[in-house]
Amino acid sequence: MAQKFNYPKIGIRPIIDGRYGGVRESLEDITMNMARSVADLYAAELKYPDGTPVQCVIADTCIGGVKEAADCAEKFANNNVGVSLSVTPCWCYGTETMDMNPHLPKAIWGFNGTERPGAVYLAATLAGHNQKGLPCFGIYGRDVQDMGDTTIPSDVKDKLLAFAKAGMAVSIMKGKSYLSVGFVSMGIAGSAVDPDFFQDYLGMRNEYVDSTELLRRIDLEIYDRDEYNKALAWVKENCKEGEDLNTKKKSREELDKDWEFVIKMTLIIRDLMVGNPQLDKIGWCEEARGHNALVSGFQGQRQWTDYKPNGDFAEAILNSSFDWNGIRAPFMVATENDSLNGVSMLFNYLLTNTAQIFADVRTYWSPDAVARVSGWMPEGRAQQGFIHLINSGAATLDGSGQQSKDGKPVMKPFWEIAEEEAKACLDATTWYPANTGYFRGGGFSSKFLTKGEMPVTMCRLNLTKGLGPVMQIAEGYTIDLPGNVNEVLDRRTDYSWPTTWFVPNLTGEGAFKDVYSVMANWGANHGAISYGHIGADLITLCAMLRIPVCMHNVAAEKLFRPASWASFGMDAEGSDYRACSNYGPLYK
Ligand SMILES: C[C@H](O)[C@@H](O)[C@@H](O)C(=O)CO
Ligand SMILES: [Mn+2]
Repeated sequence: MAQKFNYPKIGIRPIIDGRYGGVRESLEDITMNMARSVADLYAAELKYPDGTPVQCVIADTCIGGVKEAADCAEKFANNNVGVSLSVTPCWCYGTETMDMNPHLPKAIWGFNGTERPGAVYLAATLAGHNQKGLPCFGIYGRDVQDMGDTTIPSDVKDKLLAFAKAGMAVSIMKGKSYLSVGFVSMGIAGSAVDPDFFQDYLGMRNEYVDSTELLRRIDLEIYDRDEYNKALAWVKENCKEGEDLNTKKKSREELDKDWEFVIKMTLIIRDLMVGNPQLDKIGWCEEARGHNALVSGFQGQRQWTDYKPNGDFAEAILNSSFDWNGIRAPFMVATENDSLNGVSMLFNYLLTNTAQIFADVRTYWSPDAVARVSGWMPEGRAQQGFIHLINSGAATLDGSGQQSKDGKPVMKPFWEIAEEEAKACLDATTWYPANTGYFRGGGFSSKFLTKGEMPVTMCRLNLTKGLGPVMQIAEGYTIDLPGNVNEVLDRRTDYSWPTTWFVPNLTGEGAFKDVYSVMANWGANHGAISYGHIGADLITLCAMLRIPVCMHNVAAEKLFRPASWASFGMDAEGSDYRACSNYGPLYK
């Protein structure tokens, strides 16, 4: 039922020396072929969140002067272009041909060939971008290529892809909504949604729906009843129920009513996000349109959950890559309406097209503490301690690590997931009746244990008054604990919630001096955890959005930011802050 968004395209601008009488004529095909080779690369390597190949728009002609640049800008504007890449094998006239659109993420690939000075155009035009306050990424291959060689060297390919992935994320977010269902949850500052952040930094809108809308739609049956019945049957078949760990147990009838209720919540939260044409057919045309939301947050705690079944089932299933309709794109739904962790999930998702784990950064376990309570002294990846990531609700079931690639646990884009892998994720999950100490209204919570040895990246976007948004990033691995140790540690806390044991990669310095320091420096109670080491892509994305990165463990040589960042000093992190401050929010 995922809404079909009209995804933005990548615009490619072949730049040429405009001098006729021999020079331009000799370069027309070579230049246009560069553009075509990049378009082929993007179509082959990059996909939209719905699994379709990323589309490119190439200028109708090579751009040798301002008129052709203007024609190209018009074509881009008419074709929903959200990212701009200029390519050139030769010299040309920077300020006459450069892309001047202040909102389009932009880059220039200057061909490293010495017959014509592609690199000189790159440098000259980047200087122009820097002088005009239009940050632009520079791409230049390490090794000289022969003129007319249309192969793309691996170092150039890496940067072309890194730029495009981040640029697509920026452009897909623009104009979409963050939907709050309910408002501030338990005093969590991230759930006091800041519309100025969304508007100025992400170009997004904020939509707000009171939780009573769920009750209205349940009571008036404003949902697809056929789908509801299909979902109910699927849940009975695929969602195994755990023991009721509450002192006061619910009856079978009460539990069944809770299942019916939380399934309806799931349909309704999804419909609120992306709409549902089925609602039109039963006379609810306004509800059928939804709120154009790319990401949402459900307050849940406490008023709703003090009264009604919790949102854990809805959050977990919507964040997963499958449901009763089969394998499908995940939604981004933040529990506790933590909008900043929701945005962190969205950044991860748009860079990877994979489902996301939402977790509390709950407990740092030192080796000594583990030995004291379990008798086991951590070893291997766990030998310096580890962090317990756990939150009821919005952890994707993909996070169980039951999907695999080359025999290793992974989390895949939905179009790569096999039926049996989706089933394995469901089989690895137990749905416990909700802890009525926390969730007086009942409901269910998903419980799984994330498989170890997955490379993962945890991030969290924080707001600092007077500074604005900052991003924290920790690449690392999930780990397995010996069975009995996992039980001992897990049963000390909320056993009916999903658990991920996480070890960040340490650098020995600063916040990454040791595992304890990572937790001590983490800026909020939550983190968004993605499969893969995607820290460098997150850093590129944040630079495009002018969001400084205050903590990361990504190797310096992997940093890829706009060329003008180098103007702000030789220390990468300080320069990031100065550049972001200088340029300010992308849409302000
Ligand atoms: C115990 C609270 O009810 C939980 O919601 C808490 O663990 C949190 O997730 C707070 O972020
Ligand atoms: Mn939480």
